[in-house]
Amino acid sequence: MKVTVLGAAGGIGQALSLLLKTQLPAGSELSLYDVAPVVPGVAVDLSHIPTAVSVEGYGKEDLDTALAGADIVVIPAGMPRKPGMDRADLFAVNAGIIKTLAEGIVKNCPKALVGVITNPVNGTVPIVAEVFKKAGTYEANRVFGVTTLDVIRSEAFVAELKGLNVAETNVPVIGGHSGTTILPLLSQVEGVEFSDEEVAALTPRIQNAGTEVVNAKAGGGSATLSMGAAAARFCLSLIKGLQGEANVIDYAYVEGNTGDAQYFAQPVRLGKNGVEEYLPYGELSAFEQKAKDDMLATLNKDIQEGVDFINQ
Ligand SMILES: NC(=O)c1ccc[n+]([C@@H]2O[C@H](COP(=O)([O-])OP(=O)(O)OC[C@H]3O[C@@H](n4cnc5c(N)ncnc54)[C@H](O)[C@@H]3O)[C@@H](O)[C@H]2O)c1
Ligand SMILES: O=C(O)C[C@H](O)C(=O)O
Repeated sequence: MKVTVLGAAGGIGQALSLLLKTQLPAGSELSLYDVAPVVPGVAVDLSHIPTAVSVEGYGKEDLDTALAGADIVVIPAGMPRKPGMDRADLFAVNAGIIKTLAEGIVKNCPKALVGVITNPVNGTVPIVAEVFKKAGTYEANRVFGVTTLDVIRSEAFVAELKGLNVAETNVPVIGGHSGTTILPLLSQVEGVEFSDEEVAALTPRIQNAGTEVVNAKAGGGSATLSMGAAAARFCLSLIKGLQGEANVIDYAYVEGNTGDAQYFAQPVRLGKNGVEEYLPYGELSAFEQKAKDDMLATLNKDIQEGVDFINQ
């Protein structure tokens, strides 16, 4: 199993790479790429951790080697938010970065499963898909926007509020990855009831959790450690699927089949080819139905911006 991290020297990249070095199956290859000159040092640092996972670091000119033969590519490359910015404000800088990296994937590992972390996810995933479509290599089942951070935050906040065992708390989160497009389905959390007031308070808390971190870091970036944990969890789900494990189900932002928007986070069953089955997200409460209807215009606009970036 070869896993390539693009943007591996950044805040997320380093946290994710550390977790992958310690958690990937024995015999895996971890390939770290970044334009920052520190990346070979990050690889040397990680290589001193005694696990059966080999690590190589690749700098700016070595994208092809970093990607060659990768089974999974995870992309946290690009600029994070500062206080006062929306994720959409990152599009101008990050769209070009994602396009270049997607072109590298087309050239070197067109069959890889690709997990996009770079914001704005609502628009960067369509960019990757459009680059692949243009090259004739697109398979919707292999391209994912990583929305696992919304899921783990929801698990943490719900378990804290309700005094649940967090390891057994599951919260579906659908839609996109910014503001109101993030839609936690609190009505579907098993074994617990929420009052209308709790739903009205917890839903925006989950939707604004990224901003909570951005403001707390006060100009020092956005979530990196929780995102590293989320990305590692998603990556390990992809690997379980690739290895043929049954019933690997996760939520991700995909070009799926909900009919809500072209790209939409929904539950998927993972397997040897990425998504094996697109699963329904089930029944929504009246609150969730309205929240979904209200956010679709924003999500569709974000998606169109990504599509247009490649086609206009
Ligand atoms: N999907 C999510 O839930 C989620 C969560 C947190 C952050 N993010 C996003 O992830 C991205 C990275 O955040 P971060 O905190 O790690 O930022 P960071 O600035 O710490 O790291 C970004 C890294 O990307 C590298 N980079 C820039 N251009 C590159 C290129 N062309 N090729 C390879 N590497 C390149 C930089 O050198 C840097 O090391 C941001 O866009 C952020 O908004 C997404
Ligand atoms: O909020 C951000 O800008 C980063 C990320 O999307 C998050 O949800 O933490």
